Amino acid sequence: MVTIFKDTAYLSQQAAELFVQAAQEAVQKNGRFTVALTGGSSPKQLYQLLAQAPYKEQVPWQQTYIFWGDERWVPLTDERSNAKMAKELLLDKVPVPQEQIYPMWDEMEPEKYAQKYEQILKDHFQDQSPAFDLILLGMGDDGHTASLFPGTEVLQEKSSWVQAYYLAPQSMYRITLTAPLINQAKRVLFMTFGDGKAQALHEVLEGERNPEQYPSQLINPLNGSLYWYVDDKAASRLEKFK
Ligand SMILES: O=C(O)[C@H](O)[C@@H](O)[C@H](O)[C@H](O)COP(=O)(O)O
Repeated sequence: MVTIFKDTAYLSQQAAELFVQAAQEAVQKNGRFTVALTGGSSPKQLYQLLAQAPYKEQVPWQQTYIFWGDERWVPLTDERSNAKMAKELLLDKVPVPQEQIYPMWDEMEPEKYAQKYEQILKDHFQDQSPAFDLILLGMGDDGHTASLFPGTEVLQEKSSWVQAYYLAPQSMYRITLTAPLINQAKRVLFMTFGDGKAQALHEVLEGERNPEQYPSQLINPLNGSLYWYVDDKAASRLEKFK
């Protein structure tokens, strides 16, 4: 489902509503809410809203488990850390138990930590299918999402849940949930704004299938719902959705 918003403040409010709804439903059904956060700039307003009334009081934080969709492999104190951003804007301001927060970083080899993170997820989901209640995602100007970048091997991954790899153009390691895991989610919400995203959004949603070049095309929940919340600038090249 694609929803086009005129302003990003309203878009972020609607995203906060969806977050609350997903959290309340999950806790009602299963006693807990499992969410993966995203990095980048797009979720910042959402995180700020969730840390304030009325949303703050509406989210069952005590039953919430926080994971990430991806991370730049930098210490948690580094300005580039997705976890640092989420902590400062949201997690430090809400009563989510510290032991229910799983940043994607540790002082070990990234590939080893990817295996460890996968084990943490296996322990969390136990014998149930690894269905996140909600995964938040952004999309880059090149059509990447999470750390699923164009032309990388991780795009071919069929079985593992978490992968880490060296992203040469950025001279850094990245760690990411894989597309097969993301696609088990009950809800996936992309938030995408700005002119810079217009061409990629058109290709991802309306172009020929080419996930090697536009990895966001890989995201298609098997039994869940896919929401694209975009602003009118990002939507400016869409043809079918207007
Ligand atoms: O760690 C990251 O960089 C991200 O998780 C990445 O996938 C991001 O979501 C997109 O690059 C969009 O970024 P913006 O929201 O800043 O446009």
